This record gives sequence, C-alpha cells and structure tokens, in this order.
Amino acid sequence: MLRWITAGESHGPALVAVLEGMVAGVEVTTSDLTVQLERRRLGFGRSPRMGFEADEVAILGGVRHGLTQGGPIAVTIGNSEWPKWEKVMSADPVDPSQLKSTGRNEALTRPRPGHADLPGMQKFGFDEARPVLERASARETAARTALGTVARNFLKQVFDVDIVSHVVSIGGAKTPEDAPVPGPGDLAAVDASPVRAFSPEGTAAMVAEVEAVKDAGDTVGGVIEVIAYGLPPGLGSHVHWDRRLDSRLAAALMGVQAMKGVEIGDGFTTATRWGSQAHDEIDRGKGPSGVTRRSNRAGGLEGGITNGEPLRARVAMKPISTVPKALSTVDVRTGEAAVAIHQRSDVCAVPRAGVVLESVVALVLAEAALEKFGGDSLTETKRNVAAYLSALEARWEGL
Ligand SMILES: Cc1cc2nc3c(=O)[nH]c(=O)nc-3n(C[C@H](O)[C@H](O)[C@H](O)COP(=O)(O)O)c2cc1C
Ligand SMILES: C=C(O[C@@H]1CC(C(=O)O)=C[C@@H](OP(=O)(O)O)[C@H]1O)C(=O)O
Repeated sequence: MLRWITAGESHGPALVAVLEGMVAGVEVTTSDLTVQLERRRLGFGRSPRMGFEADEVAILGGVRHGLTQGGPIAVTIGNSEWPKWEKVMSADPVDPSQLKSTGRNEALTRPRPGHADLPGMQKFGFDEARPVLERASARETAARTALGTVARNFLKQVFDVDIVSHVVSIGGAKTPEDAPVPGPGDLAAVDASPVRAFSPEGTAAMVAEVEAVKDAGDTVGGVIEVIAYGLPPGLGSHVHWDRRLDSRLAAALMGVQAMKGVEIGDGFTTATRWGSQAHDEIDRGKGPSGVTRRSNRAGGLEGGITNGEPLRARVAMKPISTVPKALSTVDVRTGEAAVAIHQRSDVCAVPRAGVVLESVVALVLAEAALEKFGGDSLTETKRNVAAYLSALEARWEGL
C-alpha cells in the first residue's frame, strides 16, 4: 500500500510531506524535486508570491545515496517568507476596529466567497478566517508535487511511463479541437508556452484572455488535460467501486484545490454519442499485449482497468476565489454587509495547476502499479512486470 500525507500552513515555517510504501532502489534526488517545484511556479497569471517563493526543499528521510531505501520518504519545503509572517502566525489577531491601518494580523472577519473561509469558520468554531485559509491554501500543492516526483520517477524506472499535461482552455479561450496533443517527449514544449498550452493558436488566445481578465480586476479558471503514456494493461480493477482506477483518479484530481470536474477520455462527449461511435474497436496487432485499438475515446480505461492505451483525464478548475474586484460578503464581527478580504493572489493558476495534477496522477498510478506488481525493491517490481508482460504476449502464441 502506498500512502501520502502532507502538513503545514501556507505562511508557516514549512510544508512537510511523507510518502510511505515506496519500494527501495528508486533513483531520486533533491534536484528532481526542485525541477518539478520550479515547473509548478510557471505560468502567465501566477501570483506575485510565485515570483520570489524559493520552495526550499530538503529530503529528511527515506533516501540515501540518491536511492529510496524502502522506508517512509520525508520531505520539507521551507516557506521563503517565514521571517515576515512569524509574528502574524504567532500573535493573536487584532480586531480591525482597533487598528489604525489594515495590517497583517488584522482579524480576517470578512470571509471570501468561493474559499473555505466561511464554512471552515462555522465548522471549527473560529471567529476569523486565518486558521482556515492557512491550510485551505493551494500552497499545500507544493508538498504533493514533491511526493509526486518520487512516484513519477518510480513509474519511469519501472515502465518508462511519461506523464504530461497541457492547458486545453482558459475561460472562453480554447486550443483548437483538431490540434495535436503533447506526446511523451513534449513536456518541455508545453512548459515553454506561457500558459502551458501545446498549440500556438491556443497559447495566443489564452494569453489574451488572462490579460483581459487581469485588466478587469477579475480571475479565471480553465481545463487541463493530463496524459500518461506507457502504462501496461491491468492497473486498477473492475471488482469493486473503490478499486476502479477511474474512481481513484477522479478522487485524487478533485482533491486538488479548486478542481470542480473530471472527465476520463472523451467523458461528457461520449455521453452524446451512439454506442457504435463511442467505443474503441480492437484488432490483433503488435502492441505489447498483442492487440491494438482503432481509437482511444475511453482514455485508456475500461471497467476501471488500464487497457494499454494512453490514459487521458481532463480536469475543470474554477476561477481563483480571491477576486480583486470586490465580492460582497458579511462581516462576521458586525453582521453587516462588507467587501471580502483581498490579499495578493493568482489571477489564473490553471497553467501551474497542470503540474500538480500530473503529480497526483503519478501518485495514484504508482499506488495501482505497486498493488498489481508488488515487490520490495525496484528490481523485484521490474521482474514481476516482465513476467506479467511476457505472459500476456504468450497468450497469442500460435494464434
Ligand atoms: C496551483 C493553485 C494555485 C492557487 N492559487 C490561488 C490564489 O492565489 N488565490 C486564491 O484565492 N485561490 C487560489 N487557488 C485556489 C484556492 O485554493 C481554492 O479556490 C480554494 O481552495 C477553494 O476552492 P475549493 O472549494 O475547490 O477547495 C489556487 C489553486 C491551485 C490549484
Ligand atoms: C503559495 C502558493 O500559492 C498560493 C495559493 C493561494 C491560495 O489561496 O490558494 C494564495 C496565494 O498565496 P499568498 O496568499 O501567500 O500570496 C498563492 O500564492 C503556492 O502555490 O506555492
């Protein structure tokens, strides 16, 4: 069983993350983590913090001499701004009426619509939003990205899997329907686009959209596609709802802040098609499992099991909730109508969210791979994979 957990506040000293259940012998270095954390800071529309946040990453346990050891892998990511926030995070919040000017340790009593602020205050009995927003913040996705890097390395070293993502749309600006999607080696080209889109037309349209939104003092969401190349058939299972890989991927993807919809393969479009146009017909072929498909509308999953085709998931992200243009709220201190608190914020985090989504997909796929193939060392897992794949091929011998 692979488990991952994170802790830490957005403006606390550091984020902490642990990955438990990874086999020994996976090559991973601090610089691998740094590369992915740097990618997560990319993108047109990112927050001012992403310009200076250094993501001071350290591996504290579970890796020696560049190899996982089979024990829990512990990572910390220091927050560059901690010295500036230490006082705010330790002091009692001050009633805004007692402050001469707005200050950082002002009690946050004007909850922001679209954030966890108000339901979190109600649920936990807080009279201001700071304790909620510190943990609800998507700063936490840095921790999942770091752990996802270990999972990504494992998948690459076992199966030569490549996980890529690209932005399909931002607001009303879209990649053209017939534009090619990135292949296994195209991640650098996607990252070179300011909005992490694969088509030049899509990039131009989305950059213009983000600029217009920013000028209007607004925020915007979009759709990201994640694709995993190189998976064998047989990960996940049809036998029970919580073993289905599609349900597990959807939970992990929806578990990322601001994600509001997940579509596997052609998803909602498939619901409009007739059956003869909806599925992926099978031919004998030279694929690793002796068959090929005429299409990949299912996005690589049938019955909750990978079928050997590229796995495709599209994820809808809502617009950033901290809208510069004032949103109406109620001040919980006075009960009166008010304008929601606003601090610095992303205008559009869709491009960088793609890197987070790749990481959570890597974690779920690594977990499913370890369930299917087991092993305590990378060598053992690889041996099990090789035996399985040769049994699949042998199925067709003489036919
Ligand atoms: C990578 C990333 C960056 C984000 N940056 C911000 C931000 O700067 N400001 C903000 O208000 N929300 C930001 N969000 C979204 C909020 O955290 C999210 O709207 C909040 O958790 C409430 O959404 P939920 O109801 O889906 O959890 C970001 C989300 C992601 C994935
Ligand atoms: C810090 C990150 O994203 C943050 C996510 C976020 C939010 O409300 O979710 C609000 C902003 O934080 P701050 O209020 O400190 O400017 C973003 O910068 C990060 O992704 O590393």
